[in-house]
Amino acid sequence: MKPELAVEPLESWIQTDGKPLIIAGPCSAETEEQLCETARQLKELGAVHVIRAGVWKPRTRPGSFEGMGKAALPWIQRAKAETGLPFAVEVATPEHIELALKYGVDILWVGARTTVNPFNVQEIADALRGVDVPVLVKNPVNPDLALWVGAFERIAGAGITRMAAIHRGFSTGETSKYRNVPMWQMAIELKDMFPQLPIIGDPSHMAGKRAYLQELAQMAMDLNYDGLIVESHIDPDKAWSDAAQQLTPAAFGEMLDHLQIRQVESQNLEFQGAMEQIRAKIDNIDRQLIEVLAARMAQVEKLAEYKRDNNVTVFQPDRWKEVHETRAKLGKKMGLYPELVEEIYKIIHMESIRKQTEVMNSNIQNA
Ligand SMILES: C=C(O[C@@H]1C=C(C(=O)O)C=C[C@H]1O)C(=O)O
Repeated sequence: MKPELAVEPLESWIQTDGKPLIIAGPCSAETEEQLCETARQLKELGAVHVIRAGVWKPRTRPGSFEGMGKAALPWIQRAKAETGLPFAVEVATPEHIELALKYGVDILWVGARTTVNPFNVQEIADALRGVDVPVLVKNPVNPDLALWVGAFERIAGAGITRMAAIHRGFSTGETSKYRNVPMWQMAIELKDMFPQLPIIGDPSHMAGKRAYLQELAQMAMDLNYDGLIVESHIDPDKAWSDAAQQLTPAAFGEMLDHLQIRQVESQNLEFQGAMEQIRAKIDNIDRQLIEVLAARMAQVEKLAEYKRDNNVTVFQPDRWKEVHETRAKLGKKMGLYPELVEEIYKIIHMESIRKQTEVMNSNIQNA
């Protein structure tokens, strides 16, 4: 069964004049001055639709700054009144929801550390029943699409229809130049499942460092994301949390100026004709690719029968080493991204092993 979500289009709940939705603000509300001044400078850019700030901060270890809590809520009221912009805050418990709504927070978001826990998400969903507020859901910390989807289903189950996803990247244990590995494929899969669900890129949490913000924000735009959420602080180096990834409102304005916003389609007939011709060639090449893969698998299957009849193991480390090294080298020589060929061959090899194991086991069953 294909899952379905009743989601209202972004334009119906927030006006952006066809431009990407821009949410910006400090990682944490630290002081009334810091919050209101950051909000004021962001408003001045003329490109920000929503101000964000963390009030309750889930920190990995105790002892770090955990947010100002309730004390920051009146500052939010002031920042809202002064800028006229709506405000978004992370909530992790029913109490946070109650307080945020009491103080006029317009948009709630569920953080990555909450999305991982279905008990937590359900509690939030229950607290949202009967409340008419937009809810953004960050991807879970770990790359588990089902947890992300589950959070939307639980929140939708409470009757919330104004929803969007925030893609903030994943903690994978791999070393990467980014704080959280984007794994763009995850968001693409989410979009495949729920085409109507808006996706907002969070380059700040992917990057971890301000130097990477521009490239990540551009990538999100090139993948047709509906918006961006970016951490901005009047004095980033002195920020009480996430100092390295925040940038001043002015630097954020420059970053937005450098973003290339492209269209999903073009009405240019010459362009459309060229696309059609090239895509026909790609279709043809893909058919050949699949035929070649099938031919390779047929040989693998034959080899497996010999291995079975001669009591030889499926996995052959020396041969595998030779295969993946020579193919990676060839790929590189052909100008392909080396990791591409390596990754493809890892998948081919695992399938080859699966198929051969099947052939081996067919003997056991027949014996
Ligand atoms: C096909 C074989 O079995 C396995 C699969 C390989 C492949 O698909 O290229 C290589 C080595 C083996 O681990 C083989 O032994 O050659």
